[in-house]
Amino acid sequence: MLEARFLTKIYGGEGGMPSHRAVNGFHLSIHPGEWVGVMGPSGSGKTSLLRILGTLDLPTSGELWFQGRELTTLSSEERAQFRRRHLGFIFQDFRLLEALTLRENTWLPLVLSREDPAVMQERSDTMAAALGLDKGWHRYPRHASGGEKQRAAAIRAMIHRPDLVLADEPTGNLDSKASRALLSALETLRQQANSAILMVTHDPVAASRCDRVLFIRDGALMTEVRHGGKRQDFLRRLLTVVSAMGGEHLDLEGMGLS
Ligand SMILES: Nc1ncnc2c1ncn2[C@@H]1O[C@H](COP(=O)(O)OP(=O)(O)OP(=O)(O)O)[C@@H](O)[C@H]1O
Repeated sequence: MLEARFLTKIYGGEGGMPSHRAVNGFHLSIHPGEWVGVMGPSGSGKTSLLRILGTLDLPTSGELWFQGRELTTLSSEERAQFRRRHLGFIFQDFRLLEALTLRENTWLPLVLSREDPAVMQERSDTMAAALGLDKGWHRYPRHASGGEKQRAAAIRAMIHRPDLVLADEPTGNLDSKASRALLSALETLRQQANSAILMVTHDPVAASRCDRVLFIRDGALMTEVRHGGKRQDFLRRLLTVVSAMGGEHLDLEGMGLS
């Protein structure tokens, strides 16, 4: 469904300024209904890669194919239209509209596609209940907690049942119960709509929900770990790679693994 070939992103370099190669010859194929994780140290290029795959930024070089179309050659208006129709985004900083309540924010993709308001409200309220968002649902973003805003942003990314959800640290502001609920909502989406998910995360437990996890370093693929087997074994293999990469302190006891 989505195929990236030789993607490279170089920042800077203009007017004698130093340049930085944030994405370095990246290849990737994502199939419908597939859940792919992306892990790697801070500054390894995960967000840069996600933004290019989501057509929010253009690569310096390389190709990006989606259902037979090469996206880097589209005009910015065509790319915006493509994103509205096919993609859902969960950004680290939420990007909610301050003039709308959390509930109204989640309707935006369906408003843009002129969906029946009753369908829109029913769908968003059902998702909010599943994510435990009943309390903050009618608040404006400035009065909502980080966790409430993150859940609203996640509902907005899923409500139109996109072909691909691009999620940058979707559980970053959530406690473990809310994280599990959000990951389950993503799982439900892919079962109901065969949506693919690309999820950047620092959390190995969240990553263990994926079919496979790509580890990147210096903008390039270092290794890939596939699920295939018990989730607990997958989590152990992920933890091995995370610690080999010099990853963050891991609370193995808290994960029930020591
Ligand atoms: N717009 C930009 N202009 C210049 N440099 C940038 C820009 N965006 C990112 N970078 C640099 O590119 C590198 C990769 O950044 P990126 O945000 O993609 O990494 P990351 O793996 O997502 O990091 P983190 O886990 O901390 O979010 C970093 O060195 C960063 O400083």
